[in-house]
Amino acid sequence: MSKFNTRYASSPTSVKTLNTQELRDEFLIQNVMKTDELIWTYSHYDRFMVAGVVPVKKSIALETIDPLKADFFLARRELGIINIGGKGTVTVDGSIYELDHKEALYVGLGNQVVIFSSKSSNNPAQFYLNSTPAHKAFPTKKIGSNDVEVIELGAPETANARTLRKYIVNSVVDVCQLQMGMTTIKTGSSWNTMPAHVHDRRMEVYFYFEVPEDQAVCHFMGQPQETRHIWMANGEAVISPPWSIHSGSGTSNYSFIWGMAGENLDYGDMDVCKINELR
Ligand SMILES: O=C[C@H](O)[C@@H](O)CC(=O)C(=O)O
Ligand SMILES: [Zn+2]
Repeated sequence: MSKFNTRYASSPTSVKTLNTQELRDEFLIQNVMKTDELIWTYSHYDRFMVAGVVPVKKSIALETIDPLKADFFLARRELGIINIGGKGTVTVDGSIYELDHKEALYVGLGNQVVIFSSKSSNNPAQFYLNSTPAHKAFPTKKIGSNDVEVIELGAPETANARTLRKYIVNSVVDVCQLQMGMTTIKTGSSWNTMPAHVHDRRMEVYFYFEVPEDQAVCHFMGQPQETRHIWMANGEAVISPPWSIHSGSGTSNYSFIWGMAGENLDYGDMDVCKINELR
């Protein structure tokens, strides 16, 4: 069985009262990418699970964790994988999928043996993993660079010029509820997801990477009229409750992977906040 940490769901009323460290303990996930081991964070928001694995000395198998009370990890779940490192492979019940830098794999419910490996220990794969409960077995599918849906958002004038890449969304691959993609901020811009939004029917997790050494991203959360911030370093993730905005501004440009789960699969189903009404 794999190791795991549990994060409970909390109400906006109680979150208002948290100090800096309490807010971090509740929502921030530090050192997501672990070398040669897989340690899950199990959130009670939509039972979303987050981990990162870097196989260097050995291959790593996907193992169940005790709270699932399941014989194998994907007995009642689906899994999304985005590789942000060197070339790697994911073996799913004997089928080998090669994942290059910034390629993804969707693994459906029911697969029993999933193994993560790197092609080279000098430039290992870095697999970022999100998993959600699933009710139906959809086929496992690789999402290569050419399969991704790319959209350009924002503008330099508003410091939010960015490229958004949809990997695991229902127009690209059949899924039960998981959605994943990657957004890269352009040089000179700093803001992601501005104008900010909420989607009370869906939770979200942001994983910040490609944050240069000695730089940071200030992540904003909370209800639109009651916001808080969390300073984040490279390789850290943050859980966004359904009632919370999730937007960040970096001291340089950066990238992040977003993963969502909840009521529907409509990527554009957001309640956008008026920038000058945020508090
Ligand atoms: O609900 C959608 C998610 O918050 C992200 O896809 C938003 C994002 O990457 C951006 O605007 O920069
Ligand atoms: Zn969102």
